[in-house]
Amino acid sequence: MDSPRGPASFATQANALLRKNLCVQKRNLKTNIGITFFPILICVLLIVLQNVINNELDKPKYKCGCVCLETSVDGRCARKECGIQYSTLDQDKAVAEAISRGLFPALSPSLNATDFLDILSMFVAGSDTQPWYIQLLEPAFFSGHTLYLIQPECLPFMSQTISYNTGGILFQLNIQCVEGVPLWRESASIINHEFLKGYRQRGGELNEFIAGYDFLGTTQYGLGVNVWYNSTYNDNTAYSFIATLRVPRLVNAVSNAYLKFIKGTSVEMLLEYVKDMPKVGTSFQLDLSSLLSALFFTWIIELLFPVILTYLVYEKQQKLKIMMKMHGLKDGPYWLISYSYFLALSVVYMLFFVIFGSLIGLKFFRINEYSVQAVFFFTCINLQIALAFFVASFFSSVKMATVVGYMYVFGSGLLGAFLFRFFFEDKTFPYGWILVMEIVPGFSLYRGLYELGQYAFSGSSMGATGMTWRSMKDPLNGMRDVLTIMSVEWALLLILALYLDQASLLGDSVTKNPFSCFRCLQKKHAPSLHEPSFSQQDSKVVLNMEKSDVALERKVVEQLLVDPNANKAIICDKLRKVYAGRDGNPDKLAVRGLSLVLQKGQCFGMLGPNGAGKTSFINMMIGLIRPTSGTAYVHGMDINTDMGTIYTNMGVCPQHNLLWETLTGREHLFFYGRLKNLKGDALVKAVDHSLKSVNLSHGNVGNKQVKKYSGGMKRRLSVAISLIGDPKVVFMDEPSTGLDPASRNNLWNVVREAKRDRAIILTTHSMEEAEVLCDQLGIFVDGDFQCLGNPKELKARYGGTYIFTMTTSPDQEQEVELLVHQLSPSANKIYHLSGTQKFELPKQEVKIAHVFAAVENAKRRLTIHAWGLVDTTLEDVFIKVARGAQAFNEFS
Ligand SMILES: Nc1ncnc2c1ncn2[C@@H]1O[C@H](COP(=O)(O)OP(=O)(O)OP(=O)(O)O)[C@@H](O)[C@H]1O
Repeated sequence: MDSPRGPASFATQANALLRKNLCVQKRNLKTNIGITFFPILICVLLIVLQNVINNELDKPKYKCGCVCLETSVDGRCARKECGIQYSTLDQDKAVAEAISRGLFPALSPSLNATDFLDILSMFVAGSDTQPWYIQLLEPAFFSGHTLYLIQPECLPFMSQTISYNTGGILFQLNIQCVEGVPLWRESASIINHEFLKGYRQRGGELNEFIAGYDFLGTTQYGLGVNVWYNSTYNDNTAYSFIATLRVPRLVNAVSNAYLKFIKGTSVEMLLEYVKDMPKVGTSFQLDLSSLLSALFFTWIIELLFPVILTYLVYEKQQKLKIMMKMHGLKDGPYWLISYSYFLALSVVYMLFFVIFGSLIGLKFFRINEYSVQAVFFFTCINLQIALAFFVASFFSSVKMATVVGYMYVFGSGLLGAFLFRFFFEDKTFPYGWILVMEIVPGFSLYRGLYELGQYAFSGSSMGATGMTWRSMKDPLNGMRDVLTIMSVEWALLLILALYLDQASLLGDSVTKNPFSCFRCLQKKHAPSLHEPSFSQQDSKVVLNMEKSDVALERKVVEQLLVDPNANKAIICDKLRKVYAGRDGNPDKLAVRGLSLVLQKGQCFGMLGPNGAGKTSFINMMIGLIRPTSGTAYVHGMDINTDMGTIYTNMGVCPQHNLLWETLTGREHLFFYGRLKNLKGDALVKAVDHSLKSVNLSHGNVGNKQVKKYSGGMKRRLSVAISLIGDPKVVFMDEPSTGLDPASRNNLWNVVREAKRDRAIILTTHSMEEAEVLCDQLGIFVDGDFQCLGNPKELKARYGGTYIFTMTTSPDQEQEVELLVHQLSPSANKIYHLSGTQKFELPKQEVKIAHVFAAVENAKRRLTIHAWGLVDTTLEDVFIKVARGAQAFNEFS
């Protein structure tokens, strides 16, 4: 296997993570398609609803005017049809035409400039300036634009530039004559059509009609009139003022015309009412999509939040993130790739949404300026990703995160639509509080969408554009504040999320109290500050229990710590772990000041009963939990301060397999190989070799997804991962658990091969495994080593006896006992049952040849069914040491 040339660069790690994420994503294709189609589904739903409503509103019952198509015999209408096309003007045409002729009184050629100004009050002037909300002053007077004078016939003198003096300031006004013609139309629908044709359509404006008059029941005895005034102007939006500047002039004009019509002064004039014109097009429509968009679209966009959140929490819950870190993944590439990955996912999702919405004609997307939408949506998705990273720090369970994520989505949408909306629509509600509420990302998102929806709605009903960058200047447009709040919040949440991420690596309880990391940082520099109160009692136990080999190891460690040339693979210095007591339970001392030295090429085995503290020790060494006190050095680097660097040279096979269910074994190895800076052929070779060595290469197993693996296969893959990339130190927590004998033998060969140029620490419950693999063993009971040494030494030290077993008929038991005591006076009977007896014989008292001779002799007198003499096994040593230590602890 080729060795890596050094730690992987930023780009290499980013590349590895990106490829891994893409693989995971590829496997989640169905879910992704489902997510992407959700907004499309909502858009389709909206457009269907829109069409249903439009069709309904287009029915005759919503139209103006009715005609009778069929009359019954009794003279009643049998079939009636209604519609705007049937509405008629029920008035005297002759009267209307007569009055209309007087609408544009002809000017006399003898008028001078001053007369022009006076006479203007009698005319309805036209100008190409925008009417404003003041009603009394024609803008043409001060804007420098031309004022159009409407005449039945234009003569040369009627177009001229006049000068006038107002308040000492000299103004000039261009007056240009235009010919005006009164027109009669038979029905309201025709008038509507002519007034509104081309209204606000791209490139077209409609200013040719200055007004419309509906003379109602006007006779020579009374004037009753509706005036439709032309209010066409540009850039009107939901919040522009309706200008009624020319209304009084129109009323004035018609009044004068009427006076002329009746040629008398005693006529009573009645102003019925003033009607704004033009209005919406030919049919009544309800832009449902724009009205409902805020709520629906909030849900659509927020739907990505639980998706991102659960992904992040899944990696945390499954400890996949820490597993990646343990194999050298640095924070920079992790953040860059994870963030970019979610951003890319969100951008694609939003593009789908906007493009599809636009294609099917939703006004929300079509009318609002696309650049405004792009900036708003981009800010939203960034804020949402930062929020997910931040919130993920508080969860360790995917289920919980999913529930809370969806509650947030639906809750914030509903609260936005049915509570927050009423606050910001109420102009008397303090604006400061609105801004405070918009700090909740769901509310700011709702507000932004609401604004876009409102602009789209009014834009579509007026035939104008929706929200543009210029609309941001509208005092009532909340989008500007929303964008500011979102941008600031995005940056803040990102910083907080980064901080919490770092904190979670320092403290093992960050999920419960994320802000406890301040304390963690303190601990980092002064570990001994956090000693629990029972340390004294503990040291008494340690002193009493301490065996010579354990004490010797401690001394060696102390010497090595002051020797600057000490180059050991692992040195543990009084490593200690105390778990804080919960629910009224006392603190749990899991590891009591462990000292250990290990050099390259050694495999150290930790034996111990359940709950002895082996996993706690390994977890401290691999950075999963922090030591309460003490430390360890891996190739001279402190696990309390240099874990990041240690990770680049470390391999870990955790007790529980930390794998992505949807990735294949080969993909796992490629990923971790890349993290360890393996490239090209070296990477391919290393992966193939790994798969072969752990028996995962046959039958294409390496290319199957991990979810299809048996427990044993997963275990073998975990071991392969721990060894890929030639790490200098490897930790294996019960590597052979769940393996069948053949796989276990195979695995042992792999470990035996691997330990040649690295240091391995493994925990195991298998004495056989310990004997086969380990050069050095430590029996660990109640958080402390009871003995240290190689398997032979331990057996010699703690064994020291042979086990003699003999099975005879039960009535010969006493004779057997006599025989044994002749061989070894201090023999100890440890077991007997219906003729079978077991004795411990001190090795110094017996010679094996003597035992054989004695048994041969006895065979002449006794009926011996079976007999045996065995040396002490490691298992016997383990049971003896563990029981002794437990008994001592109970006693003390
Ligand atoms: N997070 C924790 N909080 C409190 N106590 C813990 C925690 N983790 C472990 N313990 C306790 O610490 C002691 C040592 O546990 P540990 O898992 O390290 O033992 P072990 O030797 O690895 O056991 P096993 O062989 O069963 O895996 C046990 O009593 C356990 O209950």
